[in-house]
Amino acid sequence: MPIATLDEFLARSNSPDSPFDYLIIGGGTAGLVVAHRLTENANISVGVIEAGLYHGRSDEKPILHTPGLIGLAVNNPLYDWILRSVPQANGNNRILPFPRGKCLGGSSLINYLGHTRPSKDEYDALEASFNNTGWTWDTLLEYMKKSESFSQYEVIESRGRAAPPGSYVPKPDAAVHGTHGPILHSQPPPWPPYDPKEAENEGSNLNRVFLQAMDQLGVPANPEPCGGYNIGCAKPLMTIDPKSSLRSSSVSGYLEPIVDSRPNLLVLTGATVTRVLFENTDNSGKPKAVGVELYTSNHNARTQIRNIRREVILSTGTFKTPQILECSGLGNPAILNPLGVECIVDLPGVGGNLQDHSAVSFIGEVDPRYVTADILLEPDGLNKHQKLFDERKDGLLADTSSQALCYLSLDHVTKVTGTPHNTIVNQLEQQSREYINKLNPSPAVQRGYEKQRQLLTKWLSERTQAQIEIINFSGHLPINGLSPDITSRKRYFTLTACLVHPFSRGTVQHVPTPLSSSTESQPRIDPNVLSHPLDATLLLQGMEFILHLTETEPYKSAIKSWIFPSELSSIDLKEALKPNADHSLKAQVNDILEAHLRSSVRTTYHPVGTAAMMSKEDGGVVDDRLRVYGVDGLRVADLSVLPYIISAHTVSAAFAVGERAAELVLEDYAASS
Ligand SMILES: Cc1cc2nc3c(=O)[nH]c(=O)nc-3n(C[C@H](O)[C@H](O)[C@H](O)COP(=O)(O)OP(=O)(O)OC[C@H]3O[C@@H](n4cnc5c(N)ncnc54)[C@H](O)[C@@H]3O)c2cc1C
Repeated sequence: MPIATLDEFLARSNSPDSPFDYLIIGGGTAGLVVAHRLTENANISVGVIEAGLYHGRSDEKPILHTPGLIGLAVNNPLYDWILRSVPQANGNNRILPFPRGKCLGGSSLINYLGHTRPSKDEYDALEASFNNTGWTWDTLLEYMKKSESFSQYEVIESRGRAAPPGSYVPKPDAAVHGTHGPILHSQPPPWPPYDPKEAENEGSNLNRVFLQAMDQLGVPANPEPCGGYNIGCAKPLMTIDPKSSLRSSSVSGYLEPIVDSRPNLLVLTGATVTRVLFENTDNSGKPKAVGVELYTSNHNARTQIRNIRREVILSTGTFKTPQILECSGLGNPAILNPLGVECIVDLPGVGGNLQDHSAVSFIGEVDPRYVTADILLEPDGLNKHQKLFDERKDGLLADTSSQALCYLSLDHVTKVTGTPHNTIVNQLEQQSREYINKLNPSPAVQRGYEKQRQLLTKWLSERTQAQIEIINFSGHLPINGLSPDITSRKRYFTLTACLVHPFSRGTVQHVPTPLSSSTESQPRIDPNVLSHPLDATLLLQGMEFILHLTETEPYKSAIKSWIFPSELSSIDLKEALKPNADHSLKAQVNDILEAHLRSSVRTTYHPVGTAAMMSKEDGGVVDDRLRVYGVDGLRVADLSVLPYIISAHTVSAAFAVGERAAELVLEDYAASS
C-alpha cells in the first residue's frame, strides 16, 4: 500500500493546483471512516496524518489479526501508545494502564473485537437532553448499519437447531444490521462445537455455564442485543471476517480497499501532530485552522503543513484530541497560561469530562474439563488450535475465548444482592452537589455535569437502562501481575463487573515536552476513578452480584477455588450471602470486596467525553456538527465528542461518529461549492 514520504506529503500540500481540501489527523477508527467517505467524491482532496505505522494486510501479522491472540499487541510500543494514568487516590494510588492503538487502524486494530450497542434512550438523549440536532438512535442506527456487513443469518439459525439446552441462541434482526458496510461482523462458532461427534468435551463450555447460572438468577438471554434494548445475556457479535476468521478493522475495511485507487487520498505515517495552526489569531476575525505542526522521529524535527483549503479534522481519540487542542491554544486559560501556551479561545471544557467504564475482576480455578483460553498458553494446546485455525478457521483461535456478557439494570442487580434500591440512591443528591463544587471551577462545566447527572439519575431507576455489565471470560486474564499456572494445566474463569454509567469525571491535560526531546509528549491522564462516592457503591453491588452468580448452579459446581481475591477461599460464601447472614460474616465479605475494589479497580479502555458535544454554555467543546467552538475550519471526529459514556463497548460508536462526521462535512462542502 503506498504510504507517502514526508517530502511527498509536503509537496502535495504545497502544490498550487491540488493542495488538500481536508487534513485528517489520526488514521484510527473514526479517522479512516472520514477519509474513506470524503474521497468517494473525486473532487475532494484529503490528507491523513497518522503517528503510528501501517502494519500490513490481515494475513501478515497474526498478533494483530488472529482473534484468539487478542491482547498480545497491548503494551507493545509498535502498536500501542502505552498511556498511563496518574496515581489514583481512590484505587490505592495505583497507576492505571490506558492502551490506545498507535497505527493505521488505531484502537480498532488492537481492541478485543466485541461488537455491542447501547440502548435506544442513550442515543436519543444526545438530542433530547443536549440539543444535538440529528443525534438520535434512529440516525445513529443508520450510520452503524452503513459501517458494517453481517450475513450469517442462515448459519446462526442452523447452528441454533443443534444447540444443547442452555446455549445462547442469537436471533439477529435483519432490520438492525447492515449488509454492505466495510466492517465485517460475525458470530464465531462456539468451541467446543455443538456437534457431540466433534466435541472432545461436550458440556465443557464455561459460557454455557455462565448463561445457565444467569438464567437461574432471573436474567434471561437477549437474542438480539443490538436493536436498542441491550439488557440480558448475550454472546456478542465480533468484528471478525466470517470467511477468513481474521480481524476486521478500520484499516482493512475503510482504507486498504481504496488507497491504491483514489489519487485524491494521501496517507502519511510515523508523523505526530503537535498542534493546529491558525490564521487570524490577532482578533481580526475568527481564528481559521489552516494547517498543523508535526513531529517525525526519524527526522527528529518539527515541520509545518499549511494551505489546507477547507478543514482540519482531529480524529486522534479521547486522550490526544484534547492535548492537541490545548497545544493549539484552545482550552482553559488558567491551565494554558502556566503551560506557556497562549489561549486563543477560552474553552474550559477541553480535556474535562473524561469517563470510562471502571471494572473489577474475579479469578478462580475451574474443573479441568472446561475448555478455556489457558489451553493456548500450553505449547501442545496452541499447536492443536493453530492447526484447527489454519485448516478449518475453527477452534479457540477463531474467537476471543468465547466471551459472554450481560447488561443489568440496577433493579436486576439489587434483586439478587437484596440491597434496597433506596439505600443506594438516597445520598445521591447531596453527594453530587458536593462533587460538582469540587469538580471544576468553571460554572459552564458544572452546568454540563449537572445535566448529565440528572440523566444518569433518571436511568438508575429504569429497568431498560443498564448500570452494571458482567463479562465472563473463559480463562485467566493477566490482571494485577497475576498469571495462570500453565505447568499444571489448570483452567480458570475471570468474571468482571463493569460500571456502565459512572458519576465520576476525570481530566486529560497536555504536559509540555522540550522541543528538543526525542520522546513524544504524553498527556496527563487522571480518570479520577471512583471519585464520586456512588460509583464505589454501584460497583460493589456488581461485585456482590458476581459472588451470587458463583454460588448459583451450574457455575458453583464448576469452581474449584478462588485465586483473586484469594481471601474468598476461606469464607463460607453460601452462608455469607444469605439475607439473614451472621453480621460479622457479612462484614468480613464486605471488607474483602472493599479491599478488592480499591486494590484492583481499573478501566475497560472505553474513554470518551474530553471534547464533548454540548452547548458552549454547558462546557461543550464542539457543536452538533462537530465544529470546535470559537474557530473556523476545525472539527473533531472521534469518541472524545460523546458527552457521556454509553452502555456498550465503544467501537460501534466510533464507526458511527466517523460516518456521521463525514456526512456533515460533505453537506457543508456541497452547501459551499
Ligand atoms: C485494548 C483495547 C480493547 C478494546 N476492546 C474493545 C472491544 O472489544 N469492543 C469495543 O467495542 N471497543 C473496544 N475498545 C474500544 C474501541 O476500540 C475504541 O473506543 C475506538 O476504537 C476508539 O476510536 P477513536 O477513533 O476514537 O480512536 P482511535 O481508534 O484510538 O484513533 C486515534 C488515532 O489517532 C492517532 N493519533 C493520536 N495522536 C496523534 C497525533 N498527535 N498525530 C497523529 N496521529 C495521532 C492514533 O495513533 C490512532 O491511530 C478497546 C480499546 C482498546 C485500546
